[in-house]
Amino acid sequence: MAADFAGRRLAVLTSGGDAQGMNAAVRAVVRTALALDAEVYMVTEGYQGIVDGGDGICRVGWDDVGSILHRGGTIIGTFRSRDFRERQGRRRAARNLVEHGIDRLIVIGGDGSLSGLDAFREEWPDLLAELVESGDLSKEQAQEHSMLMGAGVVGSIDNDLVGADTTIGADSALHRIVDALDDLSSTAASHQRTFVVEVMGRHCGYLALNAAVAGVCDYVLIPETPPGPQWVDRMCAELTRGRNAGRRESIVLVAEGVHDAQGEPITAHDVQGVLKERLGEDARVTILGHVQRGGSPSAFDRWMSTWLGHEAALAALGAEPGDQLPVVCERNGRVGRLPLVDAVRATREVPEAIEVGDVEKATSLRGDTFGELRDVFRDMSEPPRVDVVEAAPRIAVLHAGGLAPGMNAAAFAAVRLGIERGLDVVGVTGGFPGLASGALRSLGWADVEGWVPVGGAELGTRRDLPHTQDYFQIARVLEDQDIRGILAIGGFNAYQGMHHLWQERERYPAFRIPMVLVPASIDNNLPASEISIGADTALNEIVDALDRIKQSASAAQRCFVVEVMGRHCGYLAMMGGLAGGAERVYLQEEGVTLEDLSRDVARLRSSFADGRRLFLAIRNEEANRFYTTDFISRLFAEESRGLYDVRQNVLGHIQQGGNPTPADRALATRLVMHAIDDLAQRVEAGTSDAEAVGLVQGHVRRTPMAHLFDDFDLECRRPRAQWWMTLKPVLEAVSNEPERQ
Ligand SMILES: Nc1ncnc2c1ncn2[C@@H]1O[C@H](COP(=O)(O)OP(=O)(O)OP(=O)(O)O)[C@@H](O)[C@H]1O
Ligand SMILES: O=P(O)(O)OC[C@H]1O[C@](O)(CO)[C@@H](O)[C@@H]1O
Repeated sequence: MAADFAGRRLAVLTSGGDAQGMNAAVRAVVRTALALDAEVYMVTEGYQGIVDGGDGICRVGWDDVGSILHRGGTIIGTFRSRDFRERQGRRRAARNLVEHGIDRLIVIGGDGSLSGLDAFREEWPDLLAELVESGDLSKEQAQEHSMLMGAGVVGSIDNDLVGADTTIGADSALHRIVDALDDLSSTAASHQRTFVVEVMGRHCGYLALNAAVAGVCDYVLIPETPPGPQWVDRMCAELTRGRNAGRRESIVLVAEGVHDAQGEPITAHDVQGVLKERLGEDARVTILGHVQRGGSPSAFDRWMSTWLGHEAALAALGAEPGDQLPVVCERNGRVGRLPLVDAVRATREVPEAIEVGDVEKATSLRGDTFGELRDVFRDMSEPPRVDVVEAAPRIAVLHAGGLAPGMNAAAFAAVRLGIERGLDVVGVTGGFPGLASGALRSLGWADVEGWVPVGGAELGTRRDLPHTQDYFQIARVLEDQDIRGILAIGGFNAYQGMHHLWQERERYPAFRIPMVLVPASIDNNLPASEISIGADTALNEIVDALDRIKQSASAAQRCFVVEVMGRHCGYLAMMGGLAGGAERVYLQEEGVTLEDLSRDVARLRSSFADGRRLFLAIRNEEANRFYTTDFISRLFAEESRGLYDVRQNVLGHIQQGGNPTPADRALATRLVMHAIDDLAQRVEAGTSDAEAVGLVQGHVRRTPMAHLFDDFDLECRRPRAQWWMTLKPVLEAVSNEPERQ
């Protein structure tokens, strides 16, 4: 990185409730700023650190933020500072910062902390004038630091900042909640019991709603839609119908901030009382509490927070006096900047709207996907009021390609939503060969019970493509079984196989039916979608493995070369590298040359000679045909000359295994909902359009089958442009210590 900001001083602090991923953001702020030649200070205990000054503000170097990516909480401490709420406290804070020559501040915290930053910036010139008047600062000091600049980064598990799609910690909190729900489900089912589970979120139902979908709960109570006078009747009726439809357990999820339409709080114990009184159920209550904020951050909270921290450092260092403060946040799948004041103001409007019963405003401020998720939860959790009618049009669901965790969640959503939309959903066992041999079975609402949390694919998946000799057989099956549409959920082979069938529709009238593709592949290499189901789970598996591998080296000076999957697509390597704290990533997209490897050897030797203890290199499995993981490891070992030793790890199929993460369950549900809607409409209209449904910049996009491979490199089996390649400078900034470059 170009060293543009020599002499600029930047401080970073964390404030409000801690959130998993704050450390990744702090690390990225510090390292990016150092790479840009700035001086960096960390403030301990939130705003209190700048109010108190002294050791609370200390200059930091590269190694001070080493080995913290995997740690929960925030290593610099957080605090809800009363002193800073007072003008007096803010004046002391201004004096302490100016005494250190600091006029750039990055605050990582919730909306309260960001409001504090805004108030501080607004008052800064007046505070400095008062300090000059009282003799605490000289005129020159005040003139030199006449304005406060900086940036906010939203760190809060609640995911409540209006305008941001996610906030630091929300994904990890969902991991905690959904793990707990999965565990509770098994004990609840054994006893045929109901659990009432309370989750955090203050005024925001994001955690509750997402967990209800991913954890397949039966009923959810969230602040944005205060339950009306009939909520008790409705809830009891839904639970009873669920049991009658075959469920062995019920889970009611209660967001901690929920109030009824009269403004009375509803607690988990209130729900328990209602269930006892109305249904005679001896329900159990679990209040998850601070467990949700604890523990190691998820893969997403590591790579996204790294990106956010990097961008915040660029924003704060690049700011000019008088610039508006930005809040750096994830929006539409990218990191961007919003005016901090507007975002905080809009966030404040949500509880106000809830208080006056304006459900529409509260929901719409949360963004489109929030309302969509609320509706999809209702459609999937409510048992059908009528069983599948005899004449319901049939659609087939099949998987093809490599296994991707989340395939089951997608098939579950297809069945539940298909039934709700009046379709008869049949599952194809064993991909295209299964389709050719007529291995089809009708799936009812209860047949898919228990599928969502489970890795693997209940329907089975195969890589075999349909060939010319299979077309006739497949056409016969489709006609005999009266299949009116196909939903294929899978990887590249699913896409290619369905494309073959679609191309044959002139010759085979049975193929003139609507077809929809949904991306599911850990490689994340598919056309028409920036992200595919399974990739997030695979990344979490990789990051877990990297944590263990790194831990195993605590006493040694060691270089690890770790190989990850992905074929010719470097997504897992790049994101695994960012989330796992790798120093070097080898990608097929960039190629690997002998010169690269020589440079790496030199870097290894000089950094270990300087005291480095660990060097992590991640190699995509197809990065180079000749420079294999084994070759690179041997080369590094041979050239180490006693400075370090080298170990290699090929992570292999653990990356495909594992139960799907909340993000993969949510993605599967969202994409399948759109796919099923399209199929239902086309079946009803008698049209036969074929398409792929995907996520592009945070929005659901449809790509007609005719254009499926337009921007796709068929030889390397990956999109020609891959958005995540823009993260390479971020990786370099946080992994390449300036002096050791
Ligand atoms: N209006 C304000 N003026 C000055 N400082 C503020 C203001 N609001 C909040 N702060 C400071 O930010 C700290 C954290 O705020 P708050 O307790 O609201 O948490 P938060 O940042 O919203 O995080 P979380 O979402 O985790 O609760 C406060 O203790 C206080 O020091
Ligand atoms: O840790 P504390 O101060 O009890 O705060 C709990 C609150 O903080 C959060 O975890 C984050 O804002 C909320 O979900 C919860 O209401």
